[in-house]
Amino acid sequence: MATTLSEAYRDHPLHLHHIIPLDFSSLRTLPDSHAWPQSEDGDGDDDNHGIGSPIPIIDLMDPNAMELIGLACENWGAFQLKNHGIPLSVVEEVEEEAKRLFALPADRKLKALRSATGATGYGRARISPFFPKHMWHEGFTIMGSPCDDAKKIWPNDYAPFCTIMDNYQKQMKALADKLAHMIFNLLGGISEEQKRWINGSTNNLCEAVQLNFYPRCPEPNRAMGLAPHTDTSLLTILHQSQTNGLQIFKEGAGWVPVHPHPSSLVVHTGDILHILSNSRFRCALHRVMVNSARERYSVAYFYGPPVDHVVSPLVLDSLPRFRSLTVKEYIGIKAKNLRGALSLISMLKN
Ligand SMILES: O=C(O)CCC(=O)C(=O)O
Ligand SMILES: [Fe+2]
Repeated sequence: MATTLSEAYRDHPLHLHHIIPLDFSSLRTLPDSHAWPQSEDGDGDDDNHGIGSPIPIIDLMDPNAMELIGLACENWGAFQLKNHGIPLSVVEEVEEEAKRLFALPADRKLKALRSATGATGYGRARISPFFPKHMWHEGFTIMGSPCDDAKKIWPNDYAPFCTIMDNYQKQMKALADKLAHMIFNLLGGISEEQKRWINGSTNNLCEAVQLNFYPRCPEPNRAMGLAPHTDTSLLTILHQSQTNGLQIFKEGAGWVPVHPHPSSLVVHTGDILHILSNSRFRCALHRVMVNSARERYSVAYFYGPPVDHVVSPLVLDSLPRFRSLTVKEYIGIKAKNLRGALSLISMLKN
């Protein structure tokens, strides 16, 4: 039997301290546990950033979309995508469900708390253990059907949540398949094995949906919504509510805000694509800042090859920069090292 994504996380348990979020609804001041040291790069205030160009906005209907995506992946590791074919209503209803979930009292949400060895349900960001301070964030992770977790929260009324999340995953998968086709073509063509998982004939594809909630924060300049990280995925498709906060790090420009555009989705390239492209495509380091006026929601769809799939650089106009390994092995290395994971599999001598 092929390993699933949830099983891949089972070997990397977290302490409950890193899973249970704070009850933000009762807080009027920033607790020390959530106060981050101020850094020199002007944390928090979006107006101080973005001098220079914003991340590219690409129209999927543009005849040159594939080339534009290639350039954006090389230069940024991210882009905004418009005319992507996902109806606005599908995105709006998923955001409404996220709002309905996170608005519940803490004790209801805690009924679906992620277990120490689990990968799905309600909890802090998975990257929490790597940072000395906690993030101003609550999350809910879905892998496959969300029904088991949703039933714990809404024992009699879980169906609408499940239907909406299932539909969202289906729509996102179709879009991610389309983008993956383009990206593999940019990397020299699609192999038969890639075709099998991209076209969905294997059902153990790495897929997950992450609902994120960043409550209003009394001292946003000292808090962190989501700390800097890259996604482990091949690519991530992100919907953000109409509240600023997402920033991408660009060499030479610093933290660049990714302002929400009503009908666009943000696409990030993840570590797996960075490895497959032999570093040609960046994996975007990103973080989320919070604010005192508005809460923020986002829905991330993570997409990648099956957990047992062997990943190694496909483009070899130079020496391979990374050793071959399975997705599962990479998840394990990242679970222990986060930012150091790529350098641990690097073949380049320092
Ligand atoms: O909330 C956001 O805009 C980003 C979320 C994110 O980076 C993630 O879930 O990995
Ligand atoms: Fe992310």
